[in-house]
Amino acid sequence: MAADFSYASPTADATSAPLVFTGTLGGLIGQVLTGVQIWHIIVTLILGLVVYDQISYIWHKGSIVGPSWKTPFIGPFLDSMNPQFEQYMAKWLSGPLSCVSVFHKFVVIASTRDMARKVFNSPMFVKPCVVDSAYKLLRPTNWVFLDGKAHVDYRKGLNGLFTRQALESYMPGQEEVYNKYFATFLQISKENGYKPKAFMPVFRELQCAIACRTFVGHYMPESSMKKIANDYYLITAALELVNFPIILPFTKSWYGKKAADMVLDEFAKCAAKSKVRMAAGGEPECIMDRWIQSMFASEAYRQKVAKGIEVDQSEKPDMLIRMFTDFEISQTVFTFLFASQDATSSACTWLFQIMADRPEFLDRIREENLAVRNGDRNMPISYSMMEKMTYTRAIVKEVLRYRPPVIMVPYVAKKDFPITSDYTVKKGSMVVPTTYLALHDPEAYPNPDSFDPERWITGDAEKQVKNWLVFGTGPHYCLGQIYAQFNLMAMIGKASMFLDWEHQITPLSEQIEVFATIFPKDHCLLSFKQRPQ
Ligand code: HEM
Repeated sequence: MAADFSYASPTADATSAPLVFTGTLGGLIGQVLTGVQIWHIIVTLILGLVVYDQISYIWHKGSIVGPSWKTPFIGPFLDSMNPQFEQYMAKWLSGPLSCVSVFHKFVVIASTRDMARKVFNSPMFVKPCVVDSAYKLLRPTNWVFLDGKAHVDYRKGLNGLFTRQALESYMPGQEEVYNKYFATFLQISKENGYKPKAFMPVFRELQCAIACRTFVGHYMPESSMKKIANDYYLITAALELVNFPIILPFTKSWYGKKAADMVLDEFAKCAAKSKVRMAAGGEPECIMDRWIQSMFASEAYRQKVAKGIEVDQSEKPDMLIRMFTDFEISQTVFTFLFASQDATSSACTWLFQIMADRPEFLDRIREENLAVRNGDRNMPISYSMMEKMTYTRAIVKEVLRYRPPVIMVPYVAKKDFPITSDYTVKKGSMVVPTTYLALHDPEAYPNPDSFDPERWITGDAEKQVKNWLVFGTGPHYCLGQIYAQFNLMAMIGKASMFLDWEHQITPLSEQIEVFATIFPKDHCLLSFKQRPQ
């Protein structure tokens, strides 16, 4: 076939030639528009976007409480960089539902007990929502982003990690960590000439060490644990409710992502080691061991069935789960650390501070702890001991009520969510229930701003189940809640018998700093001494 030479290149077309030679669209515009006209277009575009942003805000806001207009585009982003508890409180008190819009996110805040419960208990309309950067840190395939049945099924496979038998098997490891860190407390105070020092960072490290020991046993070298403890605050900072939406180098999200990658890598190495030990029939000592052991049990059962071997029903594992890769295991264990680290560090800090300020309560904890050990303070902790510690438990519950670590839990509306008869949260909006007002509701907890453990013993606080939102409620309620409370009880019980500590009260001690969870603003100035026998 003859070549068709009738095709002409655009460059050969006399009419388009000038376009080609000037090279760019900008060149064309430059020829057609004057500088004044370009500015006109830019200003009009920006004004159009500002108007769109305001109209969108007002449309989302509807009848609920909130500023009548938003700072163009960014909203109160700059204020949110340094969130103040008092500002949150003012917002919660402004109405059962209130709102704020930061960048493209419209956020509805559900403040009262009933509004908060409505959000927690509406899985048809909402799902937990982490800030944008969390998908990048935890990875989009993480189980915490599953929804509906997929979430329920996955979670069932994890329940066995928090049974009575499981929790008891983690206790010796926890006790080792308490002993080690109590010695560290003494050392730090000694080196500081027994002058009070901010202990909040030390408590964060202690809680990270306890978590790592409980989650991955002895598989992780101490140096890695220390690195995780040190770097974890970078992850917390990257996951704050308000953060720059894109991961740019040297921003908080960037540092957080690097730290998260390091944690995932360390946990994956632990998973590989645990698989070897469990395959060889080792005794489970940590959460990872138990989970991997149940994977092997499921696999063994499946293989027998596949080979046609008759298996007695009693040999069938309660929950059949698949084999997970080292990285998948690591991702899930990372979510435990993510869920526990800030919350338990917050509770631990308040617990030590509040007990130092109220020594009469600490005396009763000590009495109870010695009594359940028949006077021998060296007796190891056991589950049945925990069950007998009604007073210590009351103290821990009151600390969690008085200073709830998790004051807000972000959710997102999967579809339009008619939260009340006259307000619908629009699809895509964030909905953030707060736990604080429910836990400081004078009808449920008389004198809510006073620390009163008696309300859990002689009072009726235990009956106020609807207000007890410390660990959330509904399908996503905290998986580690029993473990978390036992950890705090065991820790303060042991500390009461082995340590004496003093708190330097400052005007900031009772003021609340918000850093994902809540801490005393002066970071808890303490000094520890060994308690004689
Ligand atoms: C004092 C300590 C703790 C507090 C105050 C706390 C509080 C919470 C809250 C408020 C939620 C959200 C619940 C909801 O959306 O309804 C949650 C979820 C969760 N927590 Fe905790 N938590 C604590 C410790 C822990 C620990 C130690 C672990 C792990 C061992 C843990 C694992 C989880 C997990 C996995 C979830 C997500 C559950 C799901 O989405 O199904 N938490 N926690």
